[in-house]
Amino acid sequence: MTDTIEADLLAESEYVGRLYARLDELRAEKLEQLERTRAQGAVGTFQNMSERDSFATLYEDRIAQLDAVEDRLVFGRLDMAANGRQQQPGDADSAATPRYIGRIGLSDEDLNRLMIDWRASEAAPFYQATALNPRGVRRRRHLMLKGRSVAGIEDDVLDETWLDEGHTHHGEGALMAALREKRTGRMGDIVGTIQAEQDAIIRAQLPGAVVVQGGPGTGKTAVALHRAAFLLYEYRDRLKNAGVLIVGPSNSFMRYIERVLPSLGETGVVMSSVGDLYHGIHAVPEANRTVARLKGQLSMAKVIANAVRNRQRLIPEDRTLVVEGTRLVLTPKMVKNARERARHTRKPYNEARETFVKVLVGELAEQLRRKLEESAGQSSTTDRSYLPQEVRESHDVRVALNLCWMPMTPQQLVAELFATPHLLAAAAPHLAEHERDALYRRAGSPFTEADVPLLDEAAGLLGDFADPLEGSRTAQYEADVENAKAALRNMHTMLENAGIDGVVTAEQVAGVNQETAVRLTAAERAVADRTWAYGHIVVDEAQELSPMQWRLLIRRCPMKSFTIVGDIAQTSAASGASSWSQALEPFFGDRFELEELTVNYRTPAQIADAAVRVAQAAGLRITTPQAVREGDWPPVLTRTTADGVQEAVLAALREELEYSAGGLQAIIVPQQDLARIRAAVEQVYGDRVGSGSGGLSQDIVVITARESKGLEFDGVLILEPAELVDEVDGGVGDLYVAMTRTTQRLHVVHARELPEGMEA
Ligand SMILES: Nc1ncnc2c1ncn2[C@@H]1O[C@H](COP(=O)(O)OP(=O)(O)OP(=O)(O)O)[C@@H](O)[C@H]1O
Repeated sequence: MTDTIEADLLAESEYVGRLYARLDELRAEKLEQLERTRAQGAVGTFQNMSERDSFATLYEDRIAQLDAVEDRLVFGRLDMAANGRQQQPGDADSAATPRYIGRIGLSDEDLNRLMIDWRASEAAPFYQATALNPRGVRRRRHLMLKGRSVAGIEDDVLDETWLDEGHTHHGEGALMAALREKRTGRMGDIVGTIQAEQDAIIRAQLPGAVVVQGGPGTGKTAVALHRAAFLLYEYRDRLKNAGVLIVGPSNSFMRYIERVLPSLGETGVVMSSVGDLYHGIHAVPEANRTVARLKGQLSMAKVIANAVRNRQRLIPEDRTLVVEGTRLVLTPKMVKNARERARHTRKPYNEARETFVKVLVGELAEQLRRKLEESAGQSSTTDRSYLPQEVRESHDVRVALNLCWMPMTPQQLVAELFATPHLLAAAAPHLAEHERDALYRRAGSPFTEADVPLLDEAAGLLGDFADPLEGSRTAQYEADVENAKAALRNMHTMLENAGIDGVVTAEQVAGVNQETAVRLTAAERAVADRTWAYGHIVVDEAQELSPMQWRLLIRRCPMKSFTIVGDIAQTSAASGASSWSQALEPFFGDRFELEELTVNYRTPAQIADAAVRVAQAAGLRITTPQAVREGDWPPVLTRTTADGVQEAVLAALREELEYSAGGLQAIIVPQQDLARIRAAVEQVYGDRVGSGSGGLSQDIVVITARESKGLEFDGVLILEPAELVDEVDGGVGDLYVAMTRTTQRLHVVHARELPEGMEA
């Protein structure tokens, strides 16, 4: 039997070697093409240079993709029954030829297929075949790579006649081996071990909204990211120009997941935390729950609309304006009439203002003409065509018109609204005085996550900022846009004509082409363009979103093609939802598919059970996923005194670091203790201590429960769970989240009583 394993390992290693050799070849080809392109130098017309740059970007992208798939390039092999094949026309595969499944598709120079992209339909049985429904699979083989050689083989035989043949190998299981690996502070892909219930969601069709509900550690984030990769592969045509947006709760979460898609060969995706969804603003979290709740309500859309409308003011009485020494009169009626005509255009505020200005400048210029003619006498034939310009540029006119209808940016509008009580009172009469007081903040305060949808709302109503009184920037702007579009069109034609060399299949040629299109059109342009309509949006930790945040996201994807993942029991945001129907009904009605993930891959049963007991004792309604591992340790509970907390944390940490032996250790603390505990830990461990999901060399992180959302660690140390529950901002949901962040051990240090359920 050992001989067989050795022989099989050798045979598989040989094949894997061929795959890597092909990868190297492709990489070398692309590098050479890139160098040749660069060597053309920065000469020629603008068009030539932009074409050269486009090609260079294309090659760079392909090289980056080939580099990114280096690690565990191939992970599976399918041996199919003769009648179970799903052959495509022209497919060189035969039943006897095994299908190797990997991160990308690879073929040799003669277009013989060497490896199938995991997202292709022929690869689906690798994830979906079961003993009950083998889908033509006789044997599924997991290949565990170490570097470029095969270190282990795991077989799943689905055809019992194969059991006798001796060519089957079993260990602890590919899934268990993957789960046992140490955490790095960056999420890894699960492409080699996607489970059937996850695969069904990953491969769901593009249109419509899919909601993935699941308890902690059920792989929701992993599924969402793999689904994005799948959609970009399967619906490349439809997504190439529109792109995919991935939204997560915080920047540290985005950092945590940022490597997953590149490792799956996808770079053309836009990723954004909810705080960064408005271009140019890095919003901070909203610390005040009342403010978060108020700003999250849909009625805020009306408040912003009122605020915009209220910025179009009338004047109470006649105003005298001096233009070139001549006195003109601006009457309330003239302003009202101009305002009506401007509003009638139904254009956004800043654009409608152009009409407002034009009407009044015209009328004032006419007044000026009459006055000048009166004083010059009827016989005057002087050319007066310069008058509107004179009026437009006069100081008095500019001041008067700006007071009535000031050009505004969304930032100005929102900042002034909350810093000026009478503006807010006028725009939000439905709010009680104490609510408006809560919303007040000093001018110059930073924008928070709760402001982001308001800024976006304001931007839609205000429109582009181009001040006719200041001379228009529009012409230049439009010329720039036109240039950019021409360069893009040009590039597409060039790529088509070039037929893209060296890449193996026609399918892949198209893929590379389109991927670049995604990168250039969607990823780069979409980020800066507020009105960009994405082809699909993936939202993680979606239970936290407020109605206003949903409204913003729907505007970004009017087709309403969404993957929405979250756990409604983990809601902690003040404006988050208590059921998916409640959250989604205003936007999707009942038109969404609800899928549930039921297996917890992260937290061992002994700890997950304790978390469930704590949550349930506090009355939280939760779904309880089945943990795949029992775990080696129950939660470790250390009681200390109020004075001894710091000492006890350091002692517990020492103990935990021994267990985690190079793994990633989190210390989750109440907000009020964060600075103190971090300082104490830093004093002992120095640079090893980080925040968020940690840096590359940081294996200890000190964070709050809220910050730990979505992350995971080999060991978790929680300080004072009762405090996490009682925090102004907290709740048992936060403690539940904190307890379920660990993959191995949980240690609790407490001076106060433990919350009910913590002890078995
Ligand atoms: N099929 C799988 N194979 C290997 N590992 C998996 C699989 N599914 C999930 N995991 C692992 O389980 C852990 C939890 O996954 P993930 O973070 O996606 O869960 P989640 O449901 O988003 O969790 P939470 O809601 O608690 O943040 C991750 O380490 C992930 O890689």
